[in-house]
Amino acid sequence: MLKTILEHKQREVQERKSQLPRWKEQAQHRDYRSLVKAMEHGDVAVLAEIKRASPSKGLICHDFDPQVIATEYVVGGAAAISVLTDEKFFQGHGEYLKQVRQRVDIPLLRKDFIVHDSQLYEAAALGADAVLLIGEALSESQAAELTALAGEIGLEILFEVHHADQLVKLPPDFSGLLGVNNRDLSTFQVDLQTSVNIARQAKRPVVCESGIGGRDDIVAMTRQGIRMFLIGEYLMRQEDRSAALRELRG
Ligand SMILES: O=C(O)c1ccccc1NCC(=O)[C@H](O)[C@H](O)COP(=O)(O)O
Repeated sequence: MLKTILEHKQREVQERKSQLPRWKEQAQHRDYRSLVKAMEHGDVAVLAEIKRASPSKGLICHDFDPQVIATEYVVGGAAAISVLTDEKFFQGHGEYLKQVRQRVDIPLLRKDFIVHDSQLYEAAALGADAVLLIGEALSESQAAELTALAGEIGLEILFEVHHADQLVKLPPDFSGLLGVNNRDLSTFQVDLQTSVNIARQAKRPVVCESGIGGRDDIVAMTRQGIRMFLIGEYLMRQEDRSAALRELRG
């Protein structure tokens, strides 16, 4: 699955490259908020995701209004919001990130598949404060170069791994957040224990990503020392997202 998505991203980057000068210009004239600092607060910190659809679940949300969802997340106490901008596989859009930026003040993560410098400028122009980098999608040198450029632009990084052997790709002196994705991208199975195991090996706090299905999962994870979570589908499917988020946070 990841290979297919990444091939598509390479084509998308080429199709959009004429917009780079405009993105660079827009990236300079903004204030950035810190995702890292926002996630440090509270017993449980939730990076709440705006996720319309996914390759594993198809359409998740029929009545989709990113500004309404973002407001519900803020009311529910989200530390920050992740906005999926990929159009083809997640039915996201860069415009959704822009719209959310206009509505809320908390830090925003651009959730996409970053394979090229230009996507960092695009993320900044859209209003992101941070971007996701996926260890499985990048070589060690690409990860280091993209992290360095993101730092120059003012973007923070959520660096995601699926397996402990990808920890070597974490750039030296990395000051962003380490995420562990519990979803196996070939089978789509989720196993929350992945986060616990990798956090132990990394000897640093991690953001537990994917597969959180309710308060019981949060309690089980906090007992194992994990307090930061990226949660999409569960929240997206709730009728009252603010109440669901408050309950998750305990
Ligand atoms: O969600 C998918 O089906 C998926 C498929 C292929 C690559 C990435 C995928 N998800 C991206 C994510 O990391 C999740 O959206 C995020 O961790 C939230 O997960 P969840 O709470 O399970 O919606």
